[in-house]
Amino acid sequence: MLEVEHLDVDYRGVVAVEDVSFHVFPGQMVGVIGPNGAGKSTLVKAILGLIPIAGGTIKFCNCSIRKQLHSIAYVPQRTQVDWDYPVTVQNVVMMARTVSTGWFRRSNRKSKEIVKSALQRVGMWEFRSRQIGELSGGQQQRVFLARALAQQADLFFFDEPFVGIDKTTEDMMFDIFNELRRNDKILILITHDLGETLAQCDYLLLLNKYIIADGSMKEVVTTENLQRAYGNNILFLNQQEKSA
Ligand SMILES: Nc1ncnc2c1ncn2[C@@H]1O[C@H](COP(=O)(O)OP(=O)(O)OP(=O)(O)O)[C@@H](O)[C@H]1O
Repeated sequence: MLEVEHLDVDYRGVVAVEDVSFHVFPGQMVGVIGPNGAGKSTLVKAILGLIPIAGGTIKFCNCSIRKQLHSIAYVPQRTQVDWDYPVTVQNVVMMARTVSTGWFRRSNRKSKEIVKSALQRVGMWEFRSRQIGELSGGQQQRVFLARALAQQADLFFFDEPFVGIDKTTEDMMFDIFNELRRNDKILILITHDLGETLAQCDYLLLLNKYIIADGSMKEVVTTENLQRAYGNNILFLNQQEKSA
């Protein structure tokens, strides 16, 4: 179980995440939503130990999360990745294996098999020798999903996983997400999509520095909650949808 209790994060004294608490159980997929600047990425970075926390605790499987970073996979937003970096598809996925083999050890046969199977799972094995910069957006997203699978993590974070991908890739990703859930993995998705993606989640967190609402889609995605999080813009969006 992932347990976040009373988490506070600030940047040089400016509060970005305030008193955030939630629990996620094995097999659950959680959607984190909220407006730009709500603290979604900050929350994930804090859980991943990439930025210091100002208060609170984060535990995974009853232990401090800092000791278990090897069992956490993170798939960043495509815009956060340097796609000009000269590395092949296969080597990007192999990077996930350095968590267990170490940076300076040659990749062993088992790791090579795991990488092959992850690339096959996302339909990218035949692209293994390509430079990552020579792939389409959807293919790049598949490669990063393969990297997360090859890590054989227990906790997965996906930052805007469905941006710029086609329906086939989206369906394939949902298939994989469901398979991970059946295997008792925990998935946390940051998303701006208030439709299809949220409907697939077991649990939602609506954030705007602090938690505005959490629970099922029906409990969280209400006009009142959305207005509290997004302000009146959300009403404008609703009206546009109705008149379309
Ligand atoms: N490195 C940083 N230094 C100072 N302030 C930061 C830093 N990173 C983020 N912030 C601020 O913290 C707040 C939360 O930012 P964060 O990136 O977590 O929001 P977000 O919900 O992920 O937004 P978006 O949906 O736009 O990606 C914002 O006010 C942002 O300006």
